[in-house]
Amino acid sequence: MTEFVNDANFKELVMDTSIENRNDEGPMTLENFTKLMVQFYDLGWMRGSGGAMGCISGNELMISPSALQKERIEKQDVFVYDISQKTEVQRPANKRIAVSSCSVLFSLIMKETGSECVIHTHSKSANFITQLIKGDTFEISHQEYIKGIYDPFSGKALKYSDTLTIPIIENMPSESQLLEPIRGVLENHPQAIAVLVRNHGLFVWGPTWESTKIMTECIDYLLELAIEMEKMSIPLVKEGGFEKEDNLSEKMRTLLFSGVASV
Ligand SMILES: CSCCC(=O)C(=O)COP(=O)(O)O
Ligand SMILES: [Zn+2]
Repeated sequence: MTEFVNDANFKELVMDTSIENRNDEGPMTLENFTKLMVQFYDLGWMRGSGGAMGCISGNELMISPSALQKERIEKQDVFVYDISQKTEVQRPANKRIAVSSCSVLFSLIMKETGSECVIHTHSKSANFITQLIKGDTFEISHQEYIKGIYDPFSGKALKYSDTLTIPIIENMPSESQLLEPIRGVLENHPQAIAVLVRNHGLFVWGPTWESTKIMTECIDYLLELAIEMEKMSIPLVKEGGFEKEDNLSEKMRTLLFSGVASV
């Protein structure tokens, strides 16, 4: 792999300084980054060194290292890049350790969507649902956790009765070969905030690290639920709306992603 600082999408990545007053808990730090990797491992998302995360914090882009046990990485193991200067700020001392093989996917997604965080998981449900659903999209409606999903078109959360659509792409021998299929997803599904990779896992992106983490948790729950529903032949998408409930949740929908410009 060529140096990530020469990656075409990283070279074109610019910070959107127009977005202020995000509904964040705080900027991503190296300490927080490594703590999150432990949490993701404990959730079964990053076993066997699988999974990865990329996150923009201020003018820096942090990316997890490749092939290390993700729950054991320390602050000095995280790759850090300066976005304006296009330079490497920090890397592990051991030169044999490379940046995540997902880094080129993260820079593409960040550049195309304006997202500040991408989380890649290997949860069993993300894998299993793609074997139950043979088509190229996962869809679910009328679920409470759909309200935890950001809609880039409105800049608000989706409604309970909305249909969440997650495109499914085929797995490839290497992560970098997912670049073109993911580019296709971004072009053909501009409203998408996630993609499932068949027999592999899930990528989720969002305006902040907090919203991306929350969405990944909501989606993982919905995938787990959908597996059980599929087994019992319960339809994932229901007809008809719940207008009263949706109106009541309008304030909540705005609050959840307030201050976040649509990407
Ligand atoms: C054993 S995991 C194979 C690679 C993969 O799918 C993954 O998510 C981890 O990639 P990384 O280069 O970040 O370790
Ligand atoms: Zn993977």
